[in-house]
Amino acid sequence: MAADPVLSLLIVEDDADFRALCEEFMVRRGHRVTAAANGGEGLDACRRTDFDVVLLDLNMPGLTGLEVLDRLAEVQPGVEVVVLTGQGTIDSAVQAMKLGAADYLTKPFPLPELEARCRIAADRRRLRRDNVRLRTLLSRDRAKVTMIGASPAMRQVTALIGRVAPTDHTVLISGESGAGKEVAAKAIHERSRRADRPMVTVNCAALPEQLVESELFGHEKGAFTGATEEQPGLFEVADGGTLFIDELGELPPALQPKLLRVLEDGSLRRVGSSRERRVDVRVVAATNRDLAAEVAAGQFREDLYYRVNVLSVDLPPLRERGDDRWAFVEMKLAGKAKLDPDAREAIGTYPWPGNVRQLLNALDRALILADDGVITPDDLPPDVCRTATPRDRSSERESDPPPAARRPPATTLADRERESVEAALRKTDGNKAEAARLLGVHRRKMYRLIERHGLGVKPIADDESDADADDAQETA
Ligand SMILES: Nc1ncnc2c1ncn2[C@@H]1O[C@H](COP(=O)(O)OP(=O)(O)OP(=O)(O)O)[C@@H](O)[C@H]1O
Repeated sequence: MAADPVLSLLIVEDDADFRALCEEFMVRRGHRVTAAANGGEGLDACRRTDFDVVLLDLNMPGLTGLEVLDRLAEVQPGVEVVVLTGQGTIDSAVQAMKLGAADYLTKPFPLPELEARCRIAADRRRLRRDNVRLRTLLSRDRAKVTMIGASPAMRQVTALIGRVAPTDHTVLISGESGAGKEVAAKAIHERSRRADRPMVTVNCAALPEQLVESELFGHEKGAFTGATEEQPGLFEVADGGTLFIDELGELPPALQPKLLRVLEDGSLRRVGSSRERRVDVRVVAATNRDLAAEVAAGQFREDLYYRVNVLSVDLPPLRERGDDRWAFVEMKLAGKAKLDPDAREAIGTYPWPGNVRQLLNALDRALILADDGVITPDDLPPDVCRTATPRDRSSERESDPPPAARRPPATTLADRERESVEAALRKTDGNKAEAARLLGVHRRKMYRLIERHGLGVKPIADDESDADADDAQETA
């Protein structure tokens, strides 16, 4: 079984002997303890550190326990407080509970009892936090989605979504990164009979491999080191609704049979449990890999592929969607700024390997940089204007076509994927973290893409230097 969690505790108690006794006991039990001799010190500690539980003596000179409790609501909202009272001060204990204290103990009390009460209070805090997390997770996907795009290619996609949505079958959405697979999944969910239930999203590439199983299927308390509490998986959270599994191609092979099973009969077992549970979940999955090719190469289970790919929606890359890019431009600029002719040409010529996401990011940046509401090529990311030819240098266009224009168009999904990765690396001078951001993929996924397409071998130190570069940029 896993060990009980270590608590971060603050003891605010003016009686030095009693304070030392509590501190020593809790430290011996493995908790992190801060001790404060009065209310002022206690509040200061709360400004510096996030505690699970505050043990608060009510009768102290200076600031009383009740006053401290009152101010704690502002200094560290949500912290749990266990009040310690002497005999005959029960009334103030009751008052403390009204002010939000979680519990109270009357001195003298056995120290193990104090620890038990702290654990209960900390659990309550964790449950409250989980609840907020789950609500956020669910509400995040409640906003209605509008699929922009009236090109023939997108009209076909929208019509197909309209047909597959009400069926309750599993759908596989394929397309390049940033092409709008998640938007399409939301559109399917919203047009399904499950629309008033949650759509929950999980991205297989963004999770460390060892976490994917417990995130999807949940775990029991003690199932592995660190599993201090039972946790339902996202299949259970999505019960009655839709589970969007992004980057399905990244699902570790060991988990593929388990996913197949839940798709076949809705049954699953949490990690560490022998109990079978049933869920009613519609799965919409997405991939920017050619899963059929992965099946042929023995890297993805054939039975799972056929089970997931009952219905498929293929999202074309933005560069194959005619004038759709202008609809995104219009939506983004919405009267806030205009494009000058050269910027318009740059946006029109650039192949947008990172698709809609990359275009929207470029426009966000341009909106910040533009002077007087006019976007010039200088306000666009350098790689975007590099492929465009300013109108006053049009003679150079024939003699020196941009590299993207010289290459024949990619034909398969794998080709397109490789091209996108190459283009992103070129643009970022080989900075993998930057390239990952440009394409809107997780850094871990970027390394796999680089490896898959033989675009370079990642030395271990690279990871750190990229991460450092990342951090440096973020703090700058
Ligand atoms: N047709 C569309 N209409 C409106 N917004 C879109 C459309 N397509 C994409 N977007 C926007 O572009 C961005 C990227 O879309 P999304 O996350 O759906 O792409 P994706 O294909 O799932 O990417 P990834 O493969 O990296 O997960 C989002 O901000 C999304 O709102």
